[in-house]
Amino acid sequence: MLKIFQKLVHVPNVYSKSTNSCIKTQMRCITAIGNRNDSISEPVEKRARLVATAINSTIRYSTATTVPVQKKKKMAKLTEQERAEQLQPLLDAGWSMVNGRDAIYREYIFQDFNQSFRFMTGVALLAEKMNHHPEWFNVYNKLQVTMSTHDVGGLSAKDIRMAKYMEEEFKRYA
Ligand SMILES: C[C@H](O)[C@H](O)[C@H]1CNC2=NC(N)=NC(=O)C2=N1
Repeated sequence: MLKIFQKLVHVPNVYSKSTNSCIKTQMRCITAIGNRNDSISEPVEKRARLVATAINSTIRYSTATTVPVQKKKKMAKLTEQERAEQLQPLLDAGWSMVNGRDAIYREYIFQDFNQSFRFMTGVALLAEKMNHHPEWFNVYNKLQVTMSTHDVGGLSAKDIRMAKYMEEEFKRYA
């Protein structure tokens, strides 16, 4: 039975996983039908042809609707224009360029250790969500933060986003 069937179903080389599992499921169900020895009047060949037509249309539909996987946007270093527009406000707010590195640095002072740790906890959750981590050092109520993107060897949009988040959060501790 399965031999008849494999001749009839044209599985394309490139198809989505869902099509593949769908075909496998339908093949299993056809084999089950084909192996049934009850009194179905249709000859096995005709049944296989009918079901193969159905599967081929399924394949045509699913490959026609297969959307190419979106490539992840490649991280890039900030351009001169992005630095002027996005980095400068942070430098005005208290961030500074790190000597000899394409990185930015900021020192935050809190009322006590609890406040600094609460601030760090919020930043840590964002860091995990963005998969982008600060270089930081905390002693009691002082937090020293350096931001740079190791993967591109300098400042990227991710550093801007995290630094802006920190500035917004820090306003709650003023
Ligand atoms: C493997 C892991 O995804 C990468 O190392 C991530 C993790 N966190 C990161 N954090 C920072 N600041 N820069 C990166 O390039 C970076 N890359």
